[in-house]
Parts: sequence; C-alpha cells; structure tokens
Amino acid sequence: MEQTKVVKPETLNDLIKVLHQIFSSDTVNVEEVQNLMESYESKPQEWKAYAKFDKFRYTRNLVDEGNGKFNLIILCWGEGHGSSIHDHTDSHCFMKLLQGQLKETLFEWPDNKMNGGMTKKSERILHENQCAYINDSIGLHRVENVSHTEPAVSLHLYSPQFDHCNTFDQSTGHRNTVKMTFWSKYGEKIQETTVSKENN
Ligand SMILES: N[C@@H](CS(=O)O)C(=O)O
Ligand SMILES: [Fe+2]
Repeated sequence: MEQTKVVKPETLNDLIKVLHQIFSSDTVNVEEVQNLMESYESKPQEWKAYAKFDKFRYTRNLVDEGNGKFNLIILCWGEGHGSSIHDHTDSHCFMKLLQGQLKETLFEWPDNKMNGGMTKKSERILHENQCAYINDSIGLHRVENVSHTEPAVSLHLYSPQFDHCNTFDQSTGHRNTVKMTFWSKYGEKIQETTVSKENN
C-alpha cells in the first residue's frame, strides 16, 4: 500500500494551503488529513485573532471555507463548557487541540432497545496537538472542557460543510435538529442580533 506522506506545515497558513491541495481531489484520505493536522505544532500567535470566547458557551469561529470543499473552524471552550451529544450530518469531522485539553465521550446511536439512557462506548482526554476523527458511522459524541481553570481551543475541519446537526437527549435518546451558527467569521465578530442562541 502506498505510504501516507506528511510534510509538516510550519504555520497555520501553511496547513490551510496544504488542506486546499488535498481537498481539491474528490476523495478524502482520512489518515492523511489526520496526520497532517496533528503534525502542525500549535502556535497561539497564529490563531489568536480567531479565538473569541463567550462567557456562557463554546463559540464557533470560521477560519476558512476551503474552496467549497470544507470548513475550518476554531472552537473556544471556556472552563466547564461542553457540547450536547450530537452527530456530524454525514460529514468527516477532524478535531485538533490547539490549546488545553478536551474530553470526548463516544455514544452509540440510540435504538429502541435502549433502556436507562444512551449507551456510552468510550471516553478519552485529547491533549494539545492531538487530532481526533469522527463520522456518523463511528457514532455520536459529546465534547467537554472539564477543566475549572484552563480554557481550551480546538481546530475543526468538516467536509462536506454543514450548518445543522442532530442533538440527542442522553436519558431518552430523543433527537432535535439544531442549526449551527458562527460567533465570528475571519476574525470578525458576527453582530449579536444575527447570532442565534442555538448551536449545539
Ligand atoms: N461538532 C461540534 C463541536 S464538537 O463538540 O465536536 C460543532 O461543530 O459545534
Ligand atoms: Fe462534534
């Protein structure tokens, strides 16, 4: 089998350039993208212009629209912030830690045999520079910054792009479709009146 080659991107802009090249083809090599994103060594001065926090919940900050092939988004997680259990709308989801740590809990899709709540498959702590991957066939996840003292920042790549997902109630498995919004785009805060309070 052909060896997956990774040239280490020196900067976030380098990483974005290489991602554009990789996604110009119609097939996605998950391992190649994961290795590439993992090999970028996070430098806060390269991404801090995008890292805008909210006091109450995690924020989604658009960095790049990947020529229509992917969205690259920086998520900022204050202390104790977390997502609900959600799917990824049939897209690839890569999640790289730029700062701090996040806990990822995987769940099975709910089914009618489910009693006593949704089935937890595994959990792990993601560390700085690590890159995780999930899609709907792997399952659902919840992501949380469990630290009481440290914020966390992560870089997410979604391909194809999507703007809604399903969230799931842990005890019943009931689902809701949620529209996902951006807190900022290209480093510019979106006006409060146009930001829906939803996102997952
Ligand atoms: N998929 C979530 C973030 S995460 O919890 O993986 C989002 O894009 O908002
Ligand atoms: Fe997610």
